[in-house]
Amino acid sequence: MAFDRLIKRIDELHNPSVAGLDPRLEYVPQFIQDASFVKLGHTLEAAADAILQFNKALIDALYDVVPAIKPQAAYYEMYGWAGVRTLAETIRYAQSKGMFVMTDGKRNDIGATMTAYATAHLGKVDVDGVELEPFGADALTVNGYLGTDGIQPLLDVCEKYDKGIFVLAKTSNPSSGELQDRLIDGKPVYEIMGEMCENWGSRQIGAYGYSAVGAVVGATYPEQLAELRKKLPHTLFLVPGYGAQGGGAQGVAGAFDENGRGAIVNSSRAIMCAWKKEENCPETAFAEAARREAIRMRDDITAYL
Ligand SMILES: O=c1ccn([C@@H]2O[C@H](COP(=O)(O)O)[C@@H](O)[C@H]2O)c(=O)[nH]1
Repeated sequence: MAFDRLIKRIDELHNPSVAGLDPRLEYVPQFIQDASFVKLGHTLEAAADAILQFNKALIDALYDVVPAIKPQAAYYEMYGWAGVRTLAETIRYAQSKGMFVMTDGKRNDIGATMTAYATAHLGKVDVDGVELEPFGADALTVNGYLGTDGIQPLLDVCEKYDKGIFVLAKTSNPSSGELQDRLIDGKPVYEIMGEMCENWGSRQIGAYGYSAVGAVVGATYPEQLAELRKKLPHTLFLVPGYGAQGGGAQGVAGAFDENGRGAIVNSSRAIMCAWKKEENCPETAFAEAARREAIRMRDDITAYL
């Protein structure tokens, strides 16, 4: 089961966190950008090339400390087809270093189209009788608000190819409550979505008791995190919002079960841009700064477990 692999790696590294790779060109040190501009001019291909070099250096600095990366697809799509190629190459590179990769795509649509998304990100596509893997991530974030027929194709792909999904339940952004906190028969919508995750995952439960269907619950809502942890015993949580969005270690502690499992906390900008925040950090030391921030985050979170 895909999340068994993730939990095993979290246990090995004693680190329930994931490094988000959401690169904008301005996060990439100038010396890397310049090398790509010399090679490819001021083009989208050069931007995507610089981002790939940046990502690879970050992965080299993080893979023995952090169990997983979470590339957010939007930051790659922003650079067109070359950016999307960088996404695919980043996924492959991280996996070659033993990292678990969860693509943050937040895909959702009708069942037929979800089959295409599931094939693209987690499955294999048939090209005239030859099965090829387009992106090959280990997990994908999705939006479940279209209901079961939108999620079923993903469940099939998860079962066939040993993958996982994280479904949006209670998102970290300030307006998430406008819809997600509304009550239906006395129950908030995010809790109903959490129960749907439990139900969708019920046929694919792994060795640690967590299913292939996880939920996204924001670090910025500690009460809801703790409440959902108690109510959703088989649902692994992906917890974004730590660091740059103001979530902290004490607030995410409630996301974990009594064995210190059940959640993985994301930080993107705080890790990628650590070199810009550290005093007197030369740009050539960007990867070491990211590693220091990842270790600080690990120690911060595990102190509460
Ligand atoms: O509720 C959500 C769901 C997803 N995200 C994503 O997580 C990262 C957060 O980045 P930071 O730089 O650590 O703030 C980003 O990819 C979001 O798209 C989220 O923040 N909240």
